[in-house]
Amino acid sequence: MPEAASDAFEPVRIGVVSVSDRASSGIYEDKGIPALQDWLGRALRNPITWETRLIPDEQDTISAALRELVDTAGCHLVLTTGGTGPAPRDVTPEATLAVADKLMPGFGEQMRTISLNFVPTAILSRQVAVVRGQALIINLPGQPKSIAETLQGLPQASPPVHGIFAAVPYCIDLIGGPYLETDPALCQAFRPKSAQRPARA
Ligand SMILES: Nc1ncnc2c1ncn2[C@@H]1O[C@H](COP(=O)(O)OP(=O)(O)OP(=O)(O)O)[C@@H](O)[C@H]1O
Ligand SMILES: Nc1nc2c(c(=O)[nH]1)N[C@H]1C(S)=C(S)[C@@H](COP(=O)(O)O)O[C@H]1N2
Repeated sequence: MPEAASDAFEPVRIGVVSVSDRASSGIYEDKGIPALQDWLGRALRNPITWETRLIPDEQDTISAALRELVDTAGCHLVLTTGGTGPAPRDVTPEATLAVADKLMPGFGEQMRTISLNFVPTAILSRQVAVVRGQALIINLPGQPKSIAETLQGLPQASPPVHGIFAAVPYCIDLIGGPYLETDPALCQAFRPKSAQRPARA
């Protein structure tokens, strides 16, 4: 009988960052952080420690939050929401690129393609993803509904629209983070056979 420890899902620390002038100043209630926690909490089977940040659309503030979440708090995954459009104060992509060790352009390309199934304005999002140290940082648009749309896609549609989250667990394996396991009802994570651990009940 295997030891309990080897059976346990590995814990993961996740940063969720809502970038919004209006939500951070109390003009409206922030729905970005709850939407991120709701989707990730349902999609991941690992125990999650959350690091939440609600901040205005200021480039230096966003970059500082991302550095702190990765370098000090030890997050292996950081998702931002908001500030990805073309308006003068939309600077989340610039703030994210400023802390990058590596660019991961496939995520932005795929998210815009997925979002075109939902809104014709999908191409207005300049969202990017990067690796910093042992963390993957991904930008999502500010509309709270865009979080599930891009992470999950429309797997039941014909033909299915695959969300980007399927590629996240293997990316985190490759950068030295914990082995993330998903609920296949929301997201079927893809790993090459050589990287898969035995399936759980
Ligand atoms: N954090 C949030 N919580 C709740 N709703 C949001 C949030 N961010 C955006 N929205 C909704 O999405 C719409 C479009 O977002 P928009 O691009 O205008 O905001 P943003 O640039 O992300 O945030 P802000 O303008 O407050 O800095 C908003 O009008 C609002 O209804
Ligand atoms: N999946 C999805 N992507 C989306 C949207 C959306 O509602 N759903 N909104 C679009 C719109 S209207 C804009 S302006 C851009 C940028 O939004 P942001 O500035 O709030 O990040 O994201 C786009 N991408």
